[in-house]
Amino acid sequence: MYTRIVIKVGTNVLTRPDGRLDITSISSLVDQIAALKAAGVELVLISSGAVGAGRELLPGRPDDGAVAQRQVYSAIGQVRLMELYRQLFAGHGLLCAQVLATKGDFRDDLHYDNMLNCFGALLRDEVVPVVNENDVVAVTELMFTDNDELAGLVARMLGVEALVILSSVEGLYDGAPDDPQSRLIPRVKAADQTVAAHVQERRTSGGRGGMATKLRIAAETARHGIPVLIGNGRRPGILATIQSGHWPGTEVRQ
Ligand SMILES: Nc1ncnc2c1ncn2[C@@H]1O[C@H](COP(=O)(O)OP(=O)(O)O)[C@@H](O)[C@H]1O
Ligand SMILES: N[C@@H](CCC(=O)OP(=O)(O)O)C(=O)O
Repeated sequence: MYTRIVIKVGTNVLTRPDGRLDITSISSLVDQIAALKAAGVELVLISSGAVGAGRELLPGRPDDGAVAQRQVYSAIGQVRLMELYRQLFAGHGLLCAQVLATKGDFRDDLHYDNMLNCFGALLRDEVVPVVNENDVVAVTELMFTDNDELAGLVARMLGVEALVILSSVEGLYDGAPDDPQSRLIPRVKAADQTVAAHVQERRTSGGRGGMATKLRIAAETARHGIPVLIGNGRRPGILATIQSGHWPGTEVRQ
């Protein structure tokens, strides 16, 4: 039974294949998070989706990956995403808070301490921190590989009991996830470097780092004694299975 966890949700769980925000999926996740909160679990949510949410507001722009375009999408999208979270959590009588960070905040002792103190205070006040990379200022060396890296750093900072990474796949497969011959790997040892060979080059459109970063971050986090549960964020009731001990995805442990 976990009492303190970090949950990371990837772009492809929060948006539809056409790039629009998937309100049904977000709403279902908030319901599940509220149920965990009601059961006394302290949690921090790391949520991607700002760029996708912003892109939907400014359609028809060239998708050339320009830094300024990404900054604009995330700046307008983050507001929209947080407003949605605010409304959905309020439906459960819960407050949520926005926390934005760059890689620099984990390198600078003062920033690190300020962030840690803020998380502590938010959790004491029963607020759900919703964390994202500060895409407006996180450019080049201030950028995380992706939010999986940010999630791993927050999990270690808070010394949580588990990191849950929700994506659009069930977990790590021993081949291409859409190949019927591929099998899900339920358990991975952090020290096992052979599993990286299963990662395919191709990944879904919205995400940044893909399965390779997920696996690297999971192994690094697990080596620090924090188990990492990778699973499908669209699987109904997935978060309830954290407590039952029957995780349907891939579990990475020390
Ligand atoms: N061996 C593998 N098992 C599972 N997924 C894999 C594998 N190799 C590559 N992937 C890809 O990794 C992707 C998940 O990473 P990503 O797109 O970054 O997700 P997210 O947006 O949730 O962070 C999946 O779309 C999947 O196609
Ligand atoms: N900060 C970005 C998320 C980038 C990212 O890491 O996405 P993902 O690989 O889907 O977790 C956003 O909010 O759109």
